[in-house]
Amino acid sequence: MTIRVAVLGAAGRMGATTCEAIEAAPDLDLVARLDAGDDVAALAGQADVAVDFTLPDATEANVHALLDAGVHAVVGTTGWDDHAIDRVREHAARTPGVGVLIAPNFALSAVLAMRFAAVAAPLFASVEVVEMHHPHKVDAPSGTAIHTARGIAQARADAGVGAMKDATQTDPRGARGADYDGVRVHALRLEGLVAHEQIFLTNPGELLTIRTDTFDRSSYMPGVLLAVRQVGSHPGVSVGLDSFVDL
Ligand SMILES: NC(=O)C1=CN([C@@H]2O[C@H](COP(=O)(O)OP(=O)(O)OC[C@H]3O[C@@H](n4cnc5c(N)ncnc54)[C@H](O)[C@@H]3O)[C@@H](O)[C@H]2O)C=CC1
Ligand SMILES: O=C(O)C1=N[C@H](C(=O)O)C[C@H](O)C1
Repeated sequence: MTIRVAVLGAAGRMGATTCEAIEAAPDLDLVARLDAGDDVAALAGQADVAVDFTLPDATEANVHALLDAGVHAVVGTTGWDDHAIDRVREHAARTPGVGVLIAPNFALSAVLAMRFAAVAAPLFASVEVVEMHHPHKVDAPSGTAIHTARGIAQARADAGVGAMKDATQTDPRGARGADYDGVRVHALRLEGLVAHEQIFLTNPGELLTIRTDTFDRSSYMPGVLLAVRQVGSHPGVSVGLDSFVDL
């Protein structure tokens, strides 16, 4: 059966690439390209699934409107905090049968880098995350870096590993980066880059580096299409593409 798909943020970098990928997929039908100012409620009965690649300050309202419209949501937009996800969970509980996936990264290399980092993190004394993106990105650090850091922190907590050593006493300008559950995250913005992340894990005398590089937005499309095809089978709110993929 053909899945009817709408794209929100269709005029943007990710939205335009997503529209092309959906148009090329024989089992998907691109029924709407929405951008800022367009009416999400009008998708009720017109689309089965909507993909949101918009802006951090727009995405939550879009997801609430999609839930009200009974349209499954695949959300790639970053900038989500725990409170916003909780509000969506509460709303989704009142709209049974509708699925929402919020995934900070759809690229297989990034999903695996996050998983590998979580596996390795309890075995190393120090772990830090550096993300590098194009300078047109509006949120920092990246959603992927936050998800990576939280996965690392959770894995270390589950393994009973204590806090990392850091003797820093003065850092008036924030040179040590942002602290996510005890894991430091650093953000670089450089013209010419697309999306890159490096996780440094060290013990005395050794360094493990886990790195993912996105050179082209087509790298996200297999994950986006997988999510579009599966989100209807996952009612409620899921976070991270790994919740749909058996790794
Ligand atoms: N999950 C993933 O794998 C990836 C996520 N992203 C995230 O996707 C988001 C979009 O990134 P880009 O495409 O590079 O940004 P962009 O700035 O090129 O595109 C955003 C588009 O959303 C539109 N927009 C703004 N408000 C809207 C609204 N209320 N409803 C509908 N459209 C609206 C804008 O007019 C623009 O066309 C960012 O949060 C970025 O971090 C980016 C790459 C991969
Ligand atoms: O804005 C981007 O470009 C990207 N955003 C996502 C993020 O914040 O993690 C995914 C990827 O890093 C590209």
